[in-house]
Amino acid sequence: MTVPALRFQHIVKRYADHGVLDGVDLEVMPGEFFGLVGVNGAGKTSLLKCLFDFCPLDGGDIAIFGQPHRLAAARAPLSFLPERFTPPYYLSGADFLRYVLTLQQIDYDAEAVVRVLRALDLAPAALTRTVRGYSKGMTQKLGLAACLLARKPMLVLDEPMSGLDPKARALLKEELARWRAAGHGLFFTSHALADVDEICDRMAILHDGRIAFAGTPAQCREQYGAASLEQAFMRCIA
Ligand SMILES: Nc1ncnc2c1ncn2[C@@H]1O[C@H](COP(=O)(O)OP(=O)(O)OP(=O)(O)O)[C@@H](O)[C@H]1O
Repeated sequence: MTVPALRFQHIVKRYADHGVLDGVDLEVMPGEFFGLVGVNGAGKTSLLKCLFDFCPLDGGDIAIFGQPHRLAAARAPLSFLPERFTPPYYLSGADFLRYVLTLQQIDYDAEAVVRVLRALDLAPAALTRTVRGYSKGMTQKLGLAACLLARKPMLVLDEPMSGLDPKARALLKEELARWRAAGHGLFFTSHALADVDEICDRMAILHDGRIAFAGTPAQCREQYGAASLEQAFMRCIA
């Protein structure tokens, strides 16, 4: 039996007396493209923070490729880009990439860096500029480049399309298609249901602290008798 890449079992998360996650069960398989959707404040980012052990669980267990998530080694197969990515402003783009790759014991391959930047529509000339001069979209592209260059088995991205212009979004989807073809997986949060429909093998709707739906986008439309994923989502959370 294949061991899930990510396995969330009965996850409970509270901030003080404010309950956010109330028994989340979810499995993501290796090589799968999986989208997590939910309204603002549903707890998507909280679930990712729990996955990376940035905050403690109030209940439940998380396993990464079968290992307890609290072990640093268990998290090694994952590359994570947070929703609000803020690299150290005084580093150049190249220094930042060198820094994160060195932390992961990966050599800085100048050709691979330029290829990934071009694939994301970030001019290689940006590598010599300090990050403080980057626009929001450029910063997002730098973070995505760092994740892609690490070539980990699974990317975990919190709203990866945010801040990207339509061209960069289209290019990122093309790059993700190559990522999938190479056998790597993706777990991401998004409010762009069209993107979820287009690129996901499976998706889940997080609502009222639990998974209200998990399955393929087509199953979601079918289950809620909806013509579009947006309509299915609205019916699911009604
Ligand atoms: N550190 C924190 N302390 C207190 N409350 C928090 C904290 N982080 C998140 N919350 C609360 O937990 C709830 C879920 O937030 P979270 O960011 O996980 O939702 P989300 O689904 O990612 O939302 P969005 O789609 O708007 O990004 C919100 O009510 C938020 O205010």
